Amino acid sequence: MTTRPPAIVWFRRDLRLTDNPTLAAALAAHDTVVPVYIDDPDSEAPWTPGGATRWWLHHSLAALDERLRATGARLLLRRGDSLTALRALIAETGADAVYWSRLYEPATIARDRDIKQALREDGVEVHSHNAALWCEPWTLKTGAGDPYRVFTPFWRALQPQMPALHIHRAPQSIPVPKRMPDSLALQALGLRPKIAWDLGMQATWTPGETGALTAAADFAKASLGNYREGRDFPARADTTRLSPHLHFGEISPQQVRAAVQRHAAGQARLEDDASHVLRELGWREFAHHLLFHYPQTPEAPLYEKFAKLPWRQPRDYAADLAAWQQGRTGVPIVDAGMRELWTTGWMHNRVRMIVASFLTKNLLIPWQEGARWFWDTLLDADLANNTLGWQWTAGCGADAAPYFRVFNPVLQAGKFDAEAAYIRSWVPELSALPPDAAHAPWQAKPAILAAARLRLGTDYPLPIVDLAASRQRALDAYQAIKAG
Ligand SMILES: Cc1cc2nc3c(=O)[nH]c(=O)nc-3n(C[C@H](O)[C@H](O)[C@H](O)COP(=O)(O)OP(=O)(O)OC[C@H]3O[C@@H](n4cnc5c(N)ncnc54)[C@H](O)[C@@H]3O)c2cc1C
Repeated sequence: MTTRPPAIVWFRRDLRLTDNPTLAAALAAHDTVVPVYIDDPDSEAPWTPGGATRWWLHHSLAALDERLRATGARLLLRRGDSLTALRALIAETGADAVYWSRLYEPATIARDRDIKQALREDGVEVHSHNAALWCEPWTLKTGAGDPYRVFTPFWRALQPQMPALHIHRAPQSIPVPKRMPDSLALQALGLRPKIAWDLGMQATWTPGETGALTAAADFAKASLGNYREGRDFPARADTTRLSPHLHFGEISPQQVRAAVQRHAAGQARLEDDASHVLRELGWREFAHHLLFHYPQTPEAPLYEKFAKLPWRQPRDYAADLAAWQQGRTGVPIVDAGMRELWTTGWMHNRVRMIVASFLTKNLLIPWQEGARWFWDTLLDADLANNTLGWQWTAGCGADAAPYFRVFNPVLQAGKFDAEAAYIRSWVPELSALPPDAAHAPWQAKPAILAAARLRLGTDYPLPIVDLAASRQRALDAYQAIKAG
């Protein structure tokens, strides 16, 4: 009996064995498979993965290798140009097919298209699958045949198209060729930082499929019932914190859906919370839809008139940008968010909106600067979600907050961090202040500051910008382009 040559399973951002249709298809058609990850950051330029996501990737690859070894396989690591690496692996193994899960950024789409064509010309089969989304970006169109630009009708159209809730089980055994080719050592990819700024991330996260499944199950059990009400309060742990796991495909949206729906089944109150989680995942789908149809949007506003917005110039805003990045703006909720980001590689969604509004509106710094900083520091940095988040807050993207909506960071803190617990945990200089003073220390009476032994301007900065005057400056700037 002749056996079919092996298939290469090219892992990218589908770093899991459960509910992985690509792996399942390769195993169904071949006797053996060769799992590989190729580190090829240049092919994603100009959005080569940032420092934080590369840290996550290091640990996620280690976790995937461990999972594969438990099935009798292992993960090969290669680096450099993806096509060259795949061709070398085909020559070394005699593989006659390559399987991968589709990606949706402009650079990865173009790269994969070229690789598919080149391999097919080489006589190698290529099979790609959807392992990341409920609905791939091209499946939904408005009645007029256009892409959606507004979330609610998009979500209404998506829900009936959701695939049946069938989860592929993780294979128990993954047969590999008797002689597996050589692999680079994980350390050789150089994914971890040279300076140890990752201690806070190590203490906070468990990258990998097992970490993702545990986080989803723990959320369903402990926090699902608080999601709808609690998801806006940064001091509470009421959101899933699955974003980096989802970005790397350590868990699929279907698995999250299964975790929350199964837990909620038959309990109306929990079912409502579960539907809110699904709706947030719907925003993730919407972000991918937008990026696919408007590939210019990581750099340019979706609505072109916003390109004319009179932003400040780099030489004028450099010091303010640095203060924002370092969490030293003198506006506590902003500084708390930026410090949470720096330490843990993550920031609560409500605070992401506040810091982004502060940067783009109070400081009048182009949203692209903020998007770049998030790109390098977020563990969940995702071109689709990050682009949508920044354009939404700046008011120039799909379904965006209206341009005239400028978040007041003091009111936001009062509403969503009333006891200042979040501020205190990230800005310890303010921990002795009562909540009102911690929200806006520059408004506190001298006696309150003295009682807390806080010298404003020395122990903690005065605000780098006047909130009311800068709000007005932003409104004027936005008004100018509206009129123009
Ligand atoms: C300026 C800005 C930048 C952002 N950049 C990113 C980014 O780079 N990567 C990223 O994953 N999210 C980004 N977001 C969206 C959102 O803040 C995070 O997805 C969320 O905070 C992750 O926490 P969670 O997993 O606990 O979310 P949950 O509330 O538990 O939501 C579950 C999942 O739904 C998805 N999701 C939730 N909210 C959104 C949203 N608004 N847009 C798209 N998907 C969403 C995420 O995959 C998330 O993990 C950004 C938001 C803003 C305002």
